[in-house]
Formats: sequence, C-alpha cells, structure tokens
Amino acid sequence: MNLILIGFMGSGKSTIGKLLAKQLNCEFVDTDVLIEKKMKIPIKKIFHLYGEYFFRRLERHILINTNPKNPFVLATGGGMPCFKNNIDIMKKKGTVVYLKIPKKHLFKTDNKNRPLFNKAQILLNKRKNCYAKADFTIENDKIKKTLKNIKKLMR
Ligand SMILES: Nc1ncnc2c1ncn2[C@@H]1O[C@H](COP(=O)(O)OP(=O)(O)OP(=O)(O)O)[C@@H](O)[C@H]1O
Ligand SMILES: O=C(O)C1=C[C@@H](O)[C@@H](O)[C@H](O)C1
Ligand SMILES: [Mg+2]
Repeated sequence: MNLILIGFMGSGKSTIGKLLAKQLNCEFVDTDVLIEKKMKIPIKKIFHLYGEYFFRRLERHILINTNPKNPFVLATGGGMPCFKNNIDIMKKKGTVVYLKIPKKHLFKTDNKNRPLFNKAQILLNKRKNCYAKADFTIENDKIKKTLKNIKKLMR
C-alpha cells in the first residue's frame, strides 16, 4: 500500500512519514527534499528567486514523475494537493491521509524556513476543502498515536 501524507505546513508530514516508512519497511520520499535536491537551493530561496507559481509547477512535475517501484510513503509540501488537480493525481497513486494539526499546536512549530507561514491562518482556511478530499483524516497530536492510527487504516 502506498501512503501519501498531506496537510498544512508544520503538521508533521515529514516527521511522521519518515518514521512510518521505517516501521513499514518501505521507501520514504519527501517532495520538498526532492525539489531542494533538484534545484540545489532551499525552498525559501526558490520562492524568493522564482516565485510561488514556479514552485507549484515544479512540485506538480515532481508529483507526476515520482513513481517508486516499491511500496512507499510520500510526504508532500503543504500546498501541493491544492494546486490544479494534484489531489486527484495523489489519490491515483495511493491512499491519501490528511494530517491535521490539533488547534493547540497550530503556529507553535518553528516555521521560519517556510516562506508562506506569515499568511498561515488565511491559507489554512483556503485549503480546508482541499485537504478534506483526502481518503482519511488523522489528527497528529502525539507522534506515537498518530503512527498507530495510520497503521490501523492499513489493516
Ligand atoms: N505530534 C507531534 N507533536 C509534537 N511535535 C511534532 C509532532 N509532529 C511533528 N512535530 C514537529 O513539528 C515540526 C514540523 O514537522 P514537519 O517538518 O514534519 O512538518 P511538515 O508537515 O513536513 O511541514 P512542511 O509542510 O513545512 O514540510 C517538527 O519540528 C516536528 O518534529
Ligand atoms: O504550505 C505551503 O505552501 C508550503 C509548505 C512546505 O512544505 C513547502 O512546500 C513550502 O514551504 C510551501
Ligand atoms: Mg515537510
């Protein structure tokens, strides 16, 4: 089973994705990491130099062209599912899980390297409907519990 984690910036997609892949013994792919490797500069700089639309197109290209041969866990960028029909592409590639940040954690994480964080509340409202298209929603309160809950979905 392929798992695709979506959710707002700082919701834990990369953290949970990495741990989950280890526990499930499958491949872990993080689209933000792939983009930084491809461009050889941090995401913040990509936004600064080329703008958001460039980044979104690059993200979509990475999504379409990332097709691991083995079962995988894919951690995505926070805005990826909400651009064009990316969410439909994701749902064709695997089971999409929306990692929801509990209200008490929202805005507490270190987000200085996330270029869009200053408009976080507006963005979150805009993206709610898109995130709701995921196959499942899991609240990421405690890491251990989140991992357990995601694994339950796979039984
Ligand atoms: N359940 C949790 N409880 C407390 N801290 C958490 C939890 N899940 C993740 N974190 C922490 O929150 C921070 C953000 O997590 P992470 O980088 O995995 O988010 P992300 O969804 O990948 O963000 P982005 O969209 O910007 O890539 C990290 O410092 C991580 O250790
Ligand atoms: O929510 C967003 O739009 C983003 C989240 C991060 O994962 C990165 O993809 C980038 O900082 C943009
Ligand atoms: Mg991440």
